[in-house]
Order: sequence, then structure tokens, then C-alpha cells
Amino acid sequence: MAAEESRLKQRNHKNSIFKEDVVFFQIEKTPTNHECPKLGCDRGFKSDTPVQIVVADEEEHSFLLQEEALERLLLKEEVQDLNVVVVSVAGAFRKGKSFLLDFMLRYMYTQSESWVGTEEEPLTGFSWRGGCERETTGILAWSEVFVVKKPDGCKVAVLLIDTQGAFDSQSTIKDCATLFALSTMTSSVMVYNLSQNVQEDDLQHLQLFTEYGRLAMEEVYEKPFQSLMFLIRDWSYPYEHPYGLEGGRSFLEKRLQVKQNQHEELQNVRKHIHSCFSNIGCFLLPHPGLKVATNPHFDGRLRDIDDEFKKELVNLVPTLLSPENLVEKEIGGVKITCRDLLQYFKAYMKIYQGEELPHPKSMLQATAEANNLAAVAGAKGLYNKGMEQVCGGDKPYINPAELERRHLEFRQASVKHFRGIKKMGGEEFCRRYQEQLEAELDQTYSNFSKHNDGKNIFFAARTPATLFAVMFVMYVVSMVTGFVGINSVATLCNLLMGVALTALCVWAYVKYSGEFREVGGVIDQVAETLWEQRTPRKVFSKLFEVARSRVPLGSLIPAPRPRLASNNNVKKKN
Ligand SMILES: Nc1nc2c(ncn2[C@@H]2O[C@H](COP(=O)(O)OP(=O)(O)OP(=O)(O)O)[C@@H](O)[C@H]2O)c(=O)[nH]1
Ligand SMILES: [Mg+2]
Repeated sequence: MAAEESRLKQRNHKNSIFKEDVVFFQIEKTPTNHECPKLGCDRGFKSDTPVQIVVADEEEHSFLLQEEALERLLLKEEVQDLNVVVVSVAGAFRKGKSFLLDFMLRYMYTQSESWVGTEEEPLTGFSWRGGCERETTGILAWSEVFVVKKPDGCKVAVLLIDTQGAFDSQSTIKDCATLFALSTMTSSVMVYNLSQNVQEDDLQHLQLFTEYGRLAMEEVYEKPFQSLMFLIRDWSYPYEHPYGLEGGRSFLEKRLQVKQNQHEELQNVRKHIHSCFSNIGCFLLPHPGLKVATNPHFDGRLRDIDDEFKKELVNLVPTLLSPENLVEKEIGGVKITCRDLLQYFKAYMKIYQGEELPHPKSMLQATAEANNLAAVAGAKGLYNKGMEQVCGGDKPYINPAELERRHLEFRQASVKHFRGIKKMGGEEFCRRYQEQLEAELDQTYSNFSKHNDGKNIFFAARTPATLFAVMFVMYVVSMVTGFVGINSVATLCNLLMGVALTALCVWAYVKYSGEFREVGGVIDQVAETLWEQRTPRKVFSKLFEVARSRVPLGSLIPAPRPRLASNNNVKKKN
């Protein structure tokens, strides 16, 4: 075993095109099934493991960046200032992503013709397994950052990233979108791992997730992401489009074509995908054989994998990772180093941990919300139209009691209209929107009511009337107290009279000029408080009552203003 190991190491070293550049370094190990002594030994990555860089909190549905682990990975002396190439694989869960990445690892460790390995070698690296339950969670990077010399002589650092599969039964759409977006934003080559075909929902999810990624980017770049590789596993139609890159190209060209007579929805998805990535490719990979897919004891030996699959795998991996094909990570057209990548990771994570981004929703939920919001808007429009006709800007003052009656009428009609519209989401969901509608209608009524009050010149005269009343009372009290010799009280009353007079002048200026409205507001508020103390109110109410009964057309003079709190009663009545 030891002899074989040293022979392989020698062979790897001899054939490696990045001979001296391959740096093996110890990194804190995360417990995975690769602790098994036989795993990885032959390839010389005994000490290398996957490193969890983003941890998923299942209960909170949140994600945490393992800053220390990422720093140890990206701030290694040998790589920190090199331009970085990030290759990540993402897509639905249980579709062989980690399995594929392990072949990529083989390629990176053994860049020779025979990199794919021997017939009896178990496949190790990122944790993969059979079964129907998900395996990978969060985001993992390989602990070895490979240093590769490109044909032009410059060295780059290559980072391989494995992502939690989307649409498992424990993740919300937001979780899937966050991980997929993070993966897309931080990678230079994104492998979108799909099974059998490219369905329309695959494109829609790609659109949703990339849009979520674009939202989180601070600057708006024309093409925010770099290379996207659709990888179609278990391709079963080689007679239409042959396996490999060329077949993938012709297949994808057809699938992503934007046609004139296509529905707008289909066009938009395609345009969006084209607008997000600077380079889009596709690779059609055959089925690896029944042993791979169904045998619980399959451990990745080439012996058990179909020849056709191996043949295409040998083409696929160098297409992504050979030195001449490596794509350096760029942000805003500028190549970034490992050190920069660390900062970007931190910044993006912070945005996803914050609350400012909208929550991606499931299709039904998003549609139901849109339906209900549209119905609320329609119902509100109906109410507003009715109320505008009764007390709009160009309509004269209306008796508040009459206004409230009309409001109740329109409110009922509006709610009926809302309930009459067919909506998705079920009764409970619609009820929430109905409550929102009712609250908004009451708020609108309150605004109409204030507006109506504003048209009433007597209402507008309330502040000066109160101030006059204060001045009058102060004047009388100061006269009386002055007469009986209580001079201190008389002086105080004179002072208050002066204050009221000044307030009146200021108020008049504010109303006339429209300046210092805050000061006017304060004076109104003080006057309102005094008015609510009832004394001036009583006096003026009495005067109004007399006027209403004696003067012809007295009904034009308003009754004392009803309290807006009546809105609460309105709700109950319905
Ligand atoms: N049908 C089929 N199965 C594959 C292919 N590649 C790998 N598998 C099998 O798929 C199963 C899951 O492999 P993983 O690599 O763990 O899949 P994954 O996508 O990483 O899964 P999660 O980590 O749960 O998201 C294993 O049993 C593999 O043997 C493939 O191309 N086609
Ligand atoms: Mg996996």
C-alpha cells in the first residue's frame, strides 16, 4: 500500500502541469465520512477535506458564514494574492453534484491522461452517497486551493465549491434562493446540475435565484455573473443531440432561443438568463449505469460505471478545469484575488442575513399574493371613486354625518367587490387581505373626513377663535384682578394675553405664507387641546346652534365636528 502510494505520488508529481505549484496544507478538519483511512490516501489528499464555509441553520432557516475557516482557506500565503477561479456545482438535491466534484478533485490532483483513476479506486472527496435523503448542507469548499499555471504563464488559485441541493423537503424557497445566489455570485464557473432535460421550471428557478443574487449586488453590472454551464445528467436522447459539449450547444441554443411568436413569459425567462451570464454552455452527460444509480454498495469505483459515462466525463472535467479553460473570477470586469473573494463573501452574506431583501416565495404563494393585492387595489379604487364623487377636492363641504353614511355604503360595496373576485390562496389567506382592505378604507375615510373639515371655514376658524377666547378671558381676569389690587395675577394674565396675541399673529402669517408650517401645527395643536377642554367649544357651539336656528340657510353652518374615533364603530357595524 505504501509503495503504491509513493508510486502514485511520484506519477502525479511528474505529470502535473502545476508541479511545484500544488500546495498541500493542513486545514481544520470537518467531520465527514472521508475520515476513513482508505479514502483519499492514494491520491495524496489524506489531509485535505471539505470545509464548511456556510452553515445552514435548519430551524431558523438562516445561514452563517464560517469566517475563520474561509480566512484560513483564502488567506494562505501561497494563494491570497493570486487571481481566483471558483468552480461551483449547484442544482436540485440528490442529482450527483458531490459525486461529480470528486472527479474534478481527481483531475486537479492528477493532471495526466489517466486522471480519472483506476477501476478499483473508490471515489472520495466531497461527501456523496446513494439514497433519497439529502447529503450536502450549506456550502462547502475543498480545503486545498489549487495553484495552476495558465498557458500565458500566470498563476491562478482554483477553488472547488459544493452547494446544498435545492428543493429538499427541509428548505424554503428563500433558503434555496440564498444558497444558489451565493454560489452564483461567488463563482466564475457555475455548473447548473440538471437531470434528463431542461424543463421550463428549471429556467424559471434559475431566473428567480439569479435575480435574487443580482438584487444583493451593490452595483448593477450589465452581466453580473460569468460562466454558466448547464450540465444535463442521464441524457437519453443522443440520437437528437449527441453527448458532450457540441450536442449540449445545439440543444441549449434551441431551448434558450427567443422567438418572435413566443409568449412574453417564455421570452422574459430566456432574456433574463442571457442578460445575467456572460458565457453560457451546456454539456450532455449519459446515464452512469444502474449500479451507480441504484446499488447501495456502490462506492464510486470506475469498474461499476458505464463506459459511455466515463468517456464523456473525461471530456467534461477538462472542459471546466484544464489550465487553458480556467475562467478567473471577475466582479464589475475586474479580476479578483482570493483575498478579495473573502471580502465579497462577507459582504454578500451580510446582505442575505439582513432584512432589506424581499423574500422569494413559492409560485403559488407569490401568485396568490399578487391576486389578492390586485383585488385589494381594485376594491380600493371603487371606494375612492365613489367618495371622490361625494367629497372630492372640487366638491363642497358635506355634513359629517352624511359623509359617514356614504362611507359605510361605499365600504360595504368595496368589500363585496373584493370578495366577488376569484383569488388563489384559500379563505384564510384572503381574509388577511380583506382585513388589510378594511383598515385601508377606514384610513382613507379618515383622510377624506379631514379634507372635508378643511373645507369648513368655521372649522378653520377654530384656532383663532380659541386664541381670541383666551385673550378675552385673560383680559377680563386681568381687569378684575387689577381692579381688586391683585397685581401679580393681573400681570400674569396680561402676559398670557400677549402670548395668545403673538400666537395669533404667527398663526395668521403661517396660514397666509405657507412657511413655518411646523410652528403653525404646534399652535393648532395647543388650540385644539384648549378647545377640547370644552370651555371655548361650549361657547362657540352655543353660538353655532343659535345661528343655525335663526339664520336662513343655517344648515350650511356645521354642527360641532364629530370625533374621528367613530371609525372604530364603523368596523364593528360591518
Ligand atoms: N442517475 C444518476 N445518478 C448519479 C449520477 N451521478 C451520481 N449519481 C448517484 O446519485 C446519488 C447522489 O449523489 P450525490 O453526489 O450525493 O448527489 P448530490 O446532488 O450531491 O446530493 P445532495 O448533496 O443531497 O444534494 C449517488 O447514489 C450517486 O451514485 C448520474 O449522473 N446519474
Ligand atoms: Mg452533495
